[in-house]
Amino acid sequence: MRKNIVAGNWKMNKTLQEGLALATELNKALAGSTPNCDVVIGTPAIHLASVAAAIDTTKIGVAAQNCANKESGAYTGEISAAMVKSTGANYVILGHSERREYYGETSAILNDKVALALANGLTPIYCCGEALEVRNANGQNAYVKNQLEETIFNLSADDFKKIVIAYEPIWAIGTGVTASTEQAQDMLAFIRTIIAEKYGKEIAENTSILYGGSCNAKNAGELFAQPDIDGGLIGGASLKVEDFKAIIDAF
Ligand SMILES: O=C[C@H](O)COP(=O)(O)O
Repeated sequence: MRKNIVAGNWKMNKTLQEGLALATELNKALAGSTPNCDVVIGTPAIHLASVAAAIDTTKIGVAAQNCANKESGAYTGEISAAMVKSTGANYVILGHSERREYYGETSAILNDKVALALANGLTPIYCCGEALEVRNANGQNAYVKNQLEETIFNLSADDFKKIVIAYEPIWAIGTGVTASTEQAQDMLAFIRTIIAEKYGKEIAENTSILYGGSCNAKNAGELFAQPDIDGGLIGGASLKVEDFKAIIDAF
């Protein structure tokens, strides 16, 4: 049975003190209840250890937003998957469109990052999604299929089972324009179909696939009610406990 997941991606927001305040407030808000989904917060890398130490990580998973495509060594400024793991984090967001667009992350780079994340016991939250021009030309399915084929479809079935996928149409990220429930459901159903073609129906049925892009307290309920939408990767609305908790409660 696949898991429902609500994962926050704080992106480059919050100082350490602000991040700790947000994480501990969320921890408090979730204490004494059991959400109907797994909850994850993707903090800036420099906050990971402090956040993991300050919250109940059996209730709230901690994610890095990136890791290096190299194991260790002379790569100034980089943070390895092993380092991420050593902070107490258990997830890593990989292939976010902002990383692909602003930091030149190619499929080859992502293959190495995914492999290192898995080798170090991190669950990759692998992001895919098309730009507006692609959607306008109705090329979204082919585009996303190609992204998956060039990266995570290279994995063995055993490794693929450890992956969470997040579909984030670039035109919906931070724009306030959410994909319609139908557009999101159609794409996630398509992704599940191509996973079934590649890895078989059982693995497809057990893969958690999330939607991301202007998901908020108002639209989360309708999105999460769709048969193939197993949760959300939440940017802006993960920065306030009230908003994020309302999304968690949408399950
Ligand atoms: O990783 C999260 C996504 O990029 C969505 O961001 P957003 O909820 O601010 O649109």
